[in-house]
Amino acid sequence: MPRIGIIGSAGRMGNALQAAITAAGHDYVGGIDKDGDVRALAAQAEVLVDFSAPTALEFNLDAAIHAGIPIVVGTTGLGERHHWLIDAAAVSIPVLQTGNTSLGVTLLAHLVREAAARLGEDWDIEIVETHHRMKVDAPSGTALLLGEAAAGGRGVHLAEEAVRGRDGITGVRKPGTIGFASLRGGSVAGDHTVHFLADNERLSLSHLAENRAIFAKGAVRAAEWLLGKEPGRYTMPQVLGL
Ligand SMILES: NC(=O)C1=CN([C@@H]2O[C@H](COP(=O)(O)OP(=O)(O)OC[C@H]3O[C@@H](n4cnc5c(N)ncnc54)[C@H](OP(=O)(O)O)[C@@H]3O)[C@@H](O)[C@H]2O)C=CC1
Ligand SMILES: O=C(O)C1=N[C@H](C(=O)O)C[C@H](O)C1
Repeated sequence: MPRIGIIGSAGRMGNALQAAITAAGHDYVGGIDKDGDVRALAAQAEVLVDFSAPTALEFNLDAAIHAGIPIVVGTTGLGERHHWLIDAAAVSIPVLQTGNTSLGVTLLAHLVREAAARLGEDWDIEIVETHHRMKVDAPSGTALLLGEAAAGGRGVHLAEEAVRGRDGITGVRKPGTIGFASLRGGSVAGDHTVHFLADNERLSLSHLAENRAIFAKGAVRAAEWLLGKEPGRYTMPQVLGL
């Protein structure tokens, strides 16, 4: 019965996680929010699950390292420095970071990589995501994860090909780019579609989240899986055996 601590416990994902931990028969040792003591939480837990804010990441990784326990990072809106911090932490402890912990999106990323590898550069790639009105970051972590999968399939770097939003006289579409568009409104838990568009035909691959239980279930599976692992940076396909 793993002892799991949640960072961001009072939030939307924090609540879904508490339900998933209880449903899995694990021990929820407690959670913290903005002004909480993450080192004290880490001292009680066997594994931490972080769905909070990018500004908290450095402290959360530090607490996990100090306690010598694994951490699942589900927080999105991360930048280059955050990924560098995660790589550095993974030298000492097991870390799993992902923009989406669901089984469906993990498989979707695999399918997107395959499609991008098999379809030529005359197939334009555009990624559209829709989320609830309270979401604070764009593009979503999932959209970026899918963009990485598409870029990986093509053998290019997303940072060099991404077009993150368009406005005004944009000029014609540059071949090989990967476009992102974000919609915000209502209570949408998270919809993602990767469009492949060629002359005279289109292929679209979609995932629609109906609620947060799918993310919470995946995060709990990741937390269970990380226990006893060697230090390193792990991925959802490894957890789910995909
Ligand atoms: N990887 C995945 O599968 C998924 C990722 N997410 C991501 O998870 C994150 C949280 O989403 P959601 O639950 O909807 O957001 P919420 O705003 O509902 O919850 C965030 C929680 O984190 C807390 N928090 C904020 N700053 C800190 C801090 N410095 N230290 C500790 N806790 C803090 C907030 O507390 P307070 O109210 O005190 O500010 C709040 O309780 C987002 O980045 C989101 O994109 C969401 C769903 C799935
Ligand atoms: O903020 C959310 O709600 C979600 N965030 C993640 C993201 O940024 O992709 C995952 C999911 O889509 C819900």
